[in-house]
Order: sequence, then C-alpha cells, then structure tokens
Amino acid sequence: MKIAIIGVGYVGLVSGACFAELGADVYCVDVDERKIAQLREGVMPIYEARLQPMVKRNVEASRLHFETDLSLVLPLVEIVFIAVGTPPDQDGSADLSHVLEVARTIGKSMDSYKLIVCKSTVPVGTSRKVKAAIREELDKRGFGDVEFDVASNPEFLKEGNAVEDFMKPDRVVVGVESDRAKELLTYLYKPMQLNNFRVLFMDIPSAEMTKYAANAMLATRISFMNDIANLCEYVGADVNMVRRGIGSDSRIGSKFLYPGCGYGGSCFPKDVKALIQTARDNGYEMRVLNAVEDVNARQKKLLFEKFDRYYNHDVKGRKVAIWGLSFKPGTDDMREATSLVLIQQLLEAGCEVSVYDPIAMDEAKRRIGDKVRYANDLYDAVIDADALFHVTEWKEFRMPSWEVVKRSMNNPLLIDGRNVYDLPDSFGFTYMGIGI
Ligand SMILES: NC(=O)C1=CN([C@@H]2O[C@H](COP(=O)(O)OP(=O)(O)OC[C@H]3O[C@@H](n4cnc5c(N)ncnc54)[C@H](O)[C@@H]3O)[C@@H](O)[C@H]2O)C=CC1
Ligand SMILES: O=C(O)[C@H]1O[C@H](OP(=O)(O)OP(=O)(O)OC[C@H]2O[C@@H](n3ccc(=O)[nH]c3=O)[C@H](O)[C@@H]2O)[C@H](O)[C@@H](O)[C@@H]1O
Repeated sequence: MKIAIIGVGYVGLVSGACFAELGADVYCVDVDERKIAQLREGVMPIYEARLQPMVKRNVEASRLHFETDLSLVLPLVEIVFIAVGTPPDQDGSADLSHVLEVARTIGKSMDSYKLIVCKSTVPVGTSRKVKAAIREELDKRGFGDVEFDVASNPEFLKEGNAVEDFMKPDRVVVGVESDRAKELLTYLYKPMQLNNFRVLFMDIPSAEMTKYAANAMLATRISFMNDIANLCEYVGADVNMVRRGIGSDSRIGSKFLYPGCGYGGSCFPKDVKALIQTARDNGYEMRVLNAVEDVNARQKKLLFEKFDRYYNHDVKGRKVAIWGLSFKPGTDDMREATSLVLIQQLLEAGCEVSVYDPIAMDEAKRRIGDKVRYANDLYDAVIDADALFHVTEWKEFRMPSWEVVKRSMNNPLLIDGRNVYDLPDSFGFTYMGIGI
C-alpha cells in the first residue's frame, strides 16, 4: 500500500517509519526543506528511542521516502495522512492554518480517488473543513467529479516511547463516513494487530472529540493528584502512599497518577486549552478543565516557592543547579517544560543558574541562550550550588554519587520535582518533594 504523510514532526516521522516497517510504501512530505535534506542524510530532527535505526532501515529498503513537493507525491499514493502541527492560537483554540493549507494543496493537484486522513489533533468539525477546502480547490480546477473521502485517525503516542506506542497501541481510533474509507484503514492497520484487532470505528466528530477527551482526562488525573499532593503537605500525609493506596483500586488504576512539578509538552497544555475554547465557542464552560489548568500553572511555580521560602525570600545572587530540562525523559522536546518556568523565576530573582540535561542541551541553548550556564554533566552543574532542582526524571539522575554531589554543593538542599529520591538522613541533604 502506498501512503503519504504530510508533516514530518514527532507524529509524522514516527508514523511514517512505523508504517514503512510494516511493509507500506511511505512518502513523508514536509515544507521544511532543511529537515527533509537532513532526513535524507539520515540525521534525525528529534530525539526518540528506536527511531533512527528504523528510519535508516526503511530508507535503505526504499520503503520510506522524504519529499518536499506534495503535488509530485499525490499521484503515487492512495491514502494521505495530515500530521502537521496545530499550535494554540491566541485565544487557546487550535490553529488550523497548517491543516487547511495542506487540504488546499491536495485539492490543487488531486486528480484521482484519495482517502485524506487527519492525524493531527483537531477540534470537532475540522475534517468537514478539510473536505470543504479540498472540494473548493477541485471545483476551481473543474475537477469536481473526482471522488475522495476524509477520515479522522487521532494519534495517542507519547514522546519518549513513541515507536512502541505506535506499534502496540491500546487502541486505534478511526472516524469514517464511508465503507471505502473503513476498508482502506482496516487493511492498513490490520498488520499491526493481527491477533487482536483494536481499531475502534466511529463517526468522525466522535473520533475528533475522543482525542481531546483522552488528553483532558489524563491531564485531569495529574492535576487532581497534584492538588492532593499539595494538601498532603498541609496535613502531614505522604502522597506516595496515597497514590499507591488509590492506584491499586482497579477502578482508578495506577497510571498517570504521579504528582510532580506540573505537566508540560506540546499536547496536554494546548489540548486542554483548545477544549476549553471549543466549549466556549459553543456557549459551555468546562469548569473541571479550568481548574486543571489553574492547578498546573501553579504547580510549575511550586519549586521556586519552596526554594524562596527556605531562604526566607533572600535568594538574590544564589547559585542553583537544575537537573533535567525537557518536559519529560526520553525526549529533547522543551515545549511548555516546567524547567522554562523555573529558570525564568530564578533569573528574575537574580540567581545564577547552571543546567544539565542528557539530551536537551542544544534545544535549551536555542531557547534560553546564554542566560544560564550549561554544565558538562550532572556533577559539574552542582558546583557551589545553594540548591539542586530535580525537574526531569532521566534515568541517569536516579542513582548519582550523592557524596560527590553534597561535597560540591554550597548547601545540600535538594528540591525534587518528581518525587524520585528517598535519601537516608545520614546523607545529610535537606530534601523537599511534592506532597511528601
Ligand atoms: N508530539 C506528540 O507527541 C503528539 C502530537 N500529536 C498531534 O499531532 C500533530 C503534529 O504534532 P507534532 O508531530 O508534535 O508536530 P511538529 O511541530 O513536531 O511537526 C509538524 C511538522 O509539520 C510541518 N508542516 C507545517 N505545515 C506544513 C505544510 N503545509 N506541509 C507540509 N508540512 C508542514 C512542519 O514543518 C513540521 O515539521 C499535532 O496536532 C499534535 O497535537 C498527537 C499525538 C502525539
Ligand atoms: O497528544 C499528545 O501529544 C500526547 O500527549 C501525551 O503524551 P506526551 O505529552 O508525549 O507525554 P506524557 O507521558 O503524557 O507526559 C506529559 C506530561 O505529563 C507529566 N506527567 C505524566 C504522568 C504523570 O503521572 N504525571 C505527570 O506529571 C509528564 O511529566 C509530562 O510533563 C499523552 O500521554 C499521549 O497519549 C498523547 O498522544
């Protein structure tokens, strides 16, 4: 089967490589010429485990191609996935300009049947707009009788585990409005799930909504646990115990219950905002999600508050170290990362900041510039520090030599934004977690 994937970001590149791995002929298209040139040379635009060898293998097998001109690819394929970004607009709603731009480009050069599948996260009604944009361009060219279908196939992969998530999904959600689209997508997804076909077919608006509802539910669990964690601190309970206590109830489950210094990334923050805005556009207020956002915004500021309180608001000129910059381990993505909020607070308060991340240092330099010191490793970061902030729970931070860390620091204050450490008192650190 020949397919095109438009937009070669986290979702497009992973989807393209995985479909190629399963034997499909995949044409990945992006307007970013530099990115495409690099990919042709085997250089990955993102850090994602298992992705590079998979891309290399499939490029060598001529199953995975990287292109910049959609009009040249279109005649070769039957299915076109749209996987471009849908960043937040000023009011929080999803900016659909890239999606609709792709739709118009398709309409401008399509001359035989295609199935257009929206994989980007888009609000209910977007597939209808995609269809209208394609139809308009076809009509302008006098190709009004060319048939096509649209479908919605939101993606649920997580960064840092993207290949695994894509290849072994809990379920694949597909919104269709024709049997032909259903057959094509069944054919495409069947090889991924030979013995356990978990494609949930539904109508298109429900598929579009499912994506937002899933992210909003996960974000709600996190903010709920962060609220509980903060209360635990007031009343002297340990949120780690509480988490285990409630997570072992099978109705609740143990996943996505980890309190911390707030959720980041390109999706939870933007999708929660977009869903709130969709509701407003329809005259409805999402009260729970407003609170989810509030709690998260506050949570991102908590680490600085703990530090500031510890030093009785006398933090100007203090040296601090930050371990972890990406919004989660396993990725170099810093979109909406808590580290950015913390760094801004620290710099505004006049602190000297040293940072270290195993993978996201280049991305941090691009975003923050020379306002902080970029340490060579985790030990270099803590030299003379008055506090160490643990912000992203990379594995290499799990079991450092605490002796070396303590010896290097000016004051062994450890502020753990991910509740990873349980150090014996004899190690001599002042420890602060979230809700413990
Ligand atoms: N990042 C993630 O983990 C997940 C993202 N999503 C959703 O998938 C969509 C894509 O997200 P990411 O992959 O993170 O985005 P991204 O920002 O990493 O990549 C988007 C790509 O689209 C390209 N692009 C923009 N306009 C284009 C056009 N007219 N023609 C061709 N290419 C164009 C950009 O150059 C860029 O390379 C979003 O809607 C996002 O919400 C869904 C699940 C997971
Ligand atoms: O739509 C998307 O883009 C994706 O968004 C999330 O995936 P992702 O943002 O890549 O990463 P997560 O593992 O969900 O983590 C998001 C944030 O929540 C935080 N988190 C996660 C879990 C938890 O228990 N506690 C917690 O604070 C993480 O530290 C991170 O900052 C969803 O998990 C994916 O299913 C979805 O496809």
